[in-house]
Amino acid sequence: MIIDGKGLSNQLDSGMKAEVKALRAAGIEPKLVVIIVGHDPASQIYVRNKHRKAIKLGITSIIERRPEDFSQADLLALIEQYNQDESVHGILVQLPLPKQIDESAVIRAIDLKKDVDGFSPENVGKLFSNSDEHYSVSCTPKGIMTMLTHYDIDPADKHAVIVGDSNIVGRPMGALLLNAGATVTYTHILTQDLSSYTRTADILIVATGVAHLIKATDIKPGATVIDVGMNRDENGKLVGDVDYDHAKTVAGAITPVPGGVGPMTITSLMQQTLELTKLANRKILETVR
Ligand SMILES: Nc1nc2c(c(=O)[nH]1)N[C@@H](CN(C=O)c1ccc(C(=O)N[C@@H](CCC(=O)O)C(=O)O)cc1)CN2
Ligand SMILES: [Mg+2]
Repeated sequence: MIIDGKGLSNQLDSGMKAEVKALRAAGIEPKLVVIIVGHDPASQIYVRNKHRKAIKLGITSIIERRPEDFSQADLLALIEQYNQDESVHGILVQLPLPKQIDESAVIRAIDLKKDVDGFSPENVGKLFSNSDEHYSVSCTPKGIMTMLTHYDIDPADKHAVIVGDSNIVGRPMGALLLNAGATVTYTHILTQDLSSYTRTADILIVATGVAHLIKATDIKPGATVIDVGMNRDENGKLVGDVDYDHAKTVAGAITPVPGGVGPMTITSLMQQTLELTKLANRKILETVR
C-alpha cells in the first residue's frame, strides 16, 4: 500500500476551508506569518508551498523575507513586532537559519500562543509529558500521525523505530508514537548495526537526510515505512532516505518522496494555525455558538 500524503492533504482541504469560512463569518481572520532569512533554495520552495496552501484555504499569509546577513537582534525585533500584533495567530521562522543566528534564542522569542511550529520548550515539554492542556506539535510528526490514523495504522503495542534524532522530526515523532501506545526505539547516528533495529520495526520512521540509507533488507516484511528524507540524487531528482523502488516490495505500507510526508507537514501547519486562531478568539466563538 502506498500512503498518499499529497492526496490526503488535498482531501483535508475542504474541511479546513469550511472552518476558515465559519471563522471569517464570525469576523475572525486567521493569519499566519512566515519569516524566512537567507536564500536556502529548498526553504524557498517550502515557504512558497505553505503560502499557496494558506491562500487556497482562505488563511491570510504574510511572508517576511530577509537577507542572508540579517542579524539576530533584527530578527528578534521582527518576531516581537508580530508577538505584539493581535491580528496575527501563528508565527513561524523557517529553519535552518544562517550561522550568525542562534536558533534556540529565536524559537524562545516566539510568543507561546503563536508558536504554530510547536518548537518552544513549553510545547515540547507538554508533548513529552503527554499533557492534557493544548499544545502545538512539530508539523511533520503531526502530519505523520494524521496519515497513520487515516490509513488505520494504530501504533498501540507496535514497535516503532526512529532513525534520525532531530528536534523537528525524530524526537517529537517518538513522543507522539509513545503517547499513542507504541513501544519506541530511538536510534542515533552513533548506533552500531542500525539494521538490527530497523528490521524489528512495525513502524519505521526515517529522517536522516541520507539518500537511500534504508534498503529493502533493512525492513521487516509488512512494516509501515515513513520516509521523511528529501535529498537530490546525481540527476537532481528528489529522493528519500529509503530505497523506495525495492522497499515497496517488502513494506506493508510506505510513503513516497515526493508526495508523502511533505504535503502533510503543510496540512498540519494549517490545522495548527486554525487551532491557535480559535484559541485566541475563544471568547468571541463562545458567544457566536
Ligand atoms: N520552521 C520550520 N522549518 C522547517 C520545518 C518545519 O516544520 N518548520 N520542516 C522542514 C521543511 N518543511 C517545512 O518547513 C517542509 C519540507 C517539505 C515539504 C514538501 O512539501 N515537500 C514536497 C516536495 C517539495 C519539493 O519539490 O522539493 C513533498 O515531499 O512532496 C514541505 C515542508 C525543515 N524546516
Ligand atoms: Mg517561546
